[in-house]
Amino acid sequence: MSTDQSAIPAEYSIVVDGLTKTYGDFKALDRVSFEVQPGEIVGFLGPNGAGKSTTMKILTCFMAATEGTAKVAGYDVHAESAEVRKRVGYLPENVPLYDEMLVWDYLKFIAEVRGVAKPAREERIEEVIERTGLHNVVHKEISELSKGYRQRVGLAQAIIHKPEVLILDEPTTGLDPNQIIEIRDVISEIGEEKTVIFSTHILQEIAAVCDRIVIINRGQLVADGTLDALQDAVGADGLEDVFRHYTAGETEEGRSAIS
Ligand SMILES: Nc1ncnc2c1ncn2[C@@H]1O[C@H](COP(=O)(O)OP(=O)(O)OP(=O)(O)O)[C@@H](O)[C@H]1O
Repeated sequence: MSTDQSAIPAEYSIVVDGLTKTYGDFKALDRVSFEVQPGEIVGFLGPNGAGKSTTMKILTCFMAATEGTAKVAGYDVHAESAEVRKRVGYLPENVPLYDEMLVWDYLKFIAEVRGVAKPAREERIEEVIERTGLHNVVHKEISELSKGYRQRVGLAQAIIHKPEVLILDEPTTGLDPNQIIEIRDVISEIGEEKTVIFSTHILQEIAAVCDRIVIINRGQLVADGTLDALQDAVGADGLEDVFRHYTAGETEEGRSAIS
């Protein structure tokens, strides 16, 4: 695991305890609890509207929980959000990129905002460009990039400050099969030294990349374990079978308000 930041050594990189989030009278998350160990790559699965993005937004301090607590890298997301933000990298579902900026200028800007100090800043930008395969487009405007390269820029901004924990919300959505494999490889490589939690609807991706799977359904955690353990637990054959077992019949429209 990376020790770039002066983090308090934590047994777990992520501890989520009884997390609940309501939007008006709608319960999007209902007492969700799980832990992630340092260096683990965890796949976060669930049908549309299950509560994956909501969980990720809380873990990255973009949104407050209604009840429950979450700690990232040993710090509370509510009480110690500045410490959490230093140690977490986040690729949101829709990456907010500045279209008119050149890739290099954008990464320089993010590095400054993230406190990557000179003289190491340029070297760090080069490292991130190398790692995310952006060298061919560094002098292009972001508006000119394909979806796959935009995702790479999104990943680059998420790792530029050497976070201990990386949270990626559907990093491969909308990519072609080649791009999916390339981004997956980048995630695997990054995961060798970071804790990663990422959501996806592409089940093969989970099997290829993740150490562990967390499944969320209607705002509740319904499964947590390795693929083998989850298959054995329900007598399923493959992750698709596991997923259907825990989430079959769910639609976002079927969700009810708090009773
Ligand atoms: N700002 C909001 N106001 C009201 N309801 C919301 C808001 N954000 C999310 N929701 C609802 O909360 C539920 C969980 O949404 P969330 O985006 O966390 O799901 P998800 O698992 O990430 O779904 P997807 O796979 O479609 O991205 C959904 O029913 C969604 O409509």
